[in-house]
Amino acid sequence: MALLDVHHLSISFTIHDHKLREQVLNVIDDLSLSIESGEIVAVVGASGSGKSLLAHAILGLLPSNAKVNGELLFEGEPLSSERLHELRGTELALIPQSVQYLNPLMRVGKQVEQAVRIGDPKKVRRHIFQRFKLAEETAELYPYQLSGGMARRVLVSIAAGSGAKLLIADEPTPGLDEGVIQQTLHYFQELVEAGSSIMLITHDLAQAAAVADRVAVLLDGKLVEVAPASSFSGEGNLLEHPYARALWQALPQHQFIEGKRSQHEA
Ligand SMILES: Nc1ncnc2c1ncn2[C@@H]1O[C@H](COP(=O)(O)OP(=O)(O)OP(=O)(O)O)[C@@H](O)[C@H]1O
Ligand code: NI
Repeated sequence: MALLDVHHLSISFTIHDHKLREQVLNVIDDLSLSIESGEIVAVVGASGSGKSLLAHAILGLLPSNAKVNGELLFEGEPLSSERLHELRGTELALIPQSVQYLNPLMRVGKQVEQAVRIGDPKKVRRHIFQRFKLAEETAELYPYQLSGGMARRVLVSIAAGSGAKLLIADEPTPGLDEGVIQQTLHYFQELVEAGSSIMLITHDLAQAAAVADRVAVLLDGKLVEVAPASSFSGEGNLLEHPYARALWQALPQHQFIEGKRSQHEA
């Protein structure tokens, strides 16, 4: 049994164009994906492809005007709204894309400690802060006193502290320096070794292929490919969908190799 099963998920919004005509926007189209226990699955796609909506659908955080079809199962049981209410922040945690999700009125140390379920909250928070190079004094600050990178590390700390079975990380690393990015990804791998599973949402295919077990490629609300990370290698010939291959081949490091070779051949 998979930890998470997304079966034929479709999401649409009804919007009004400038002539006030109704238009239905299909933002997620018949998407099926599962995450096994102990797996890191990356969801990769361009801006606007539907990554955050997928995350919000799983966590039951879609805006009320979203029309949703399909089925979401966690440990084989439907994610009803009552169940979501119980599971959110305990078994299911989100690292949100925006740092605006921090509570502006609460010191950040407390926000992390409140999320801790196993062990002494203060000790766990201290340990996580050390891991993410957040100075102990940071705990006393309010979100507005943090830099963007610090706020993002606090968001990761909150989710990490929860010890959730499934962590959904929505673009957790932009704005962080390379060292902290590597630390964050390494920490995800440790969480998985300790029994968690992770959905890593990113537009960075190189990062996805490096840390995930499987990579799902989203194009305009449709999953066009779900492949083992190992298929993202060489020229991408193991990938089935041309968009997945094109994304892989478009990485700067590949153009460099390509450039070298054509120079050599010339
Ligand atoms: N409340 C809404 N009403 C109408 N359209 C919406 C709404 N929320 C999102 N959308 C549209 O759904 C599409 C997918 O949005 P989503 O935020 O999931 O993209 P994303 O892949 O997370 O992008 P990014 O990488 O920029 O975060 C976009 O075209 C967006 O404009
Ligand atoms: Ni997003």
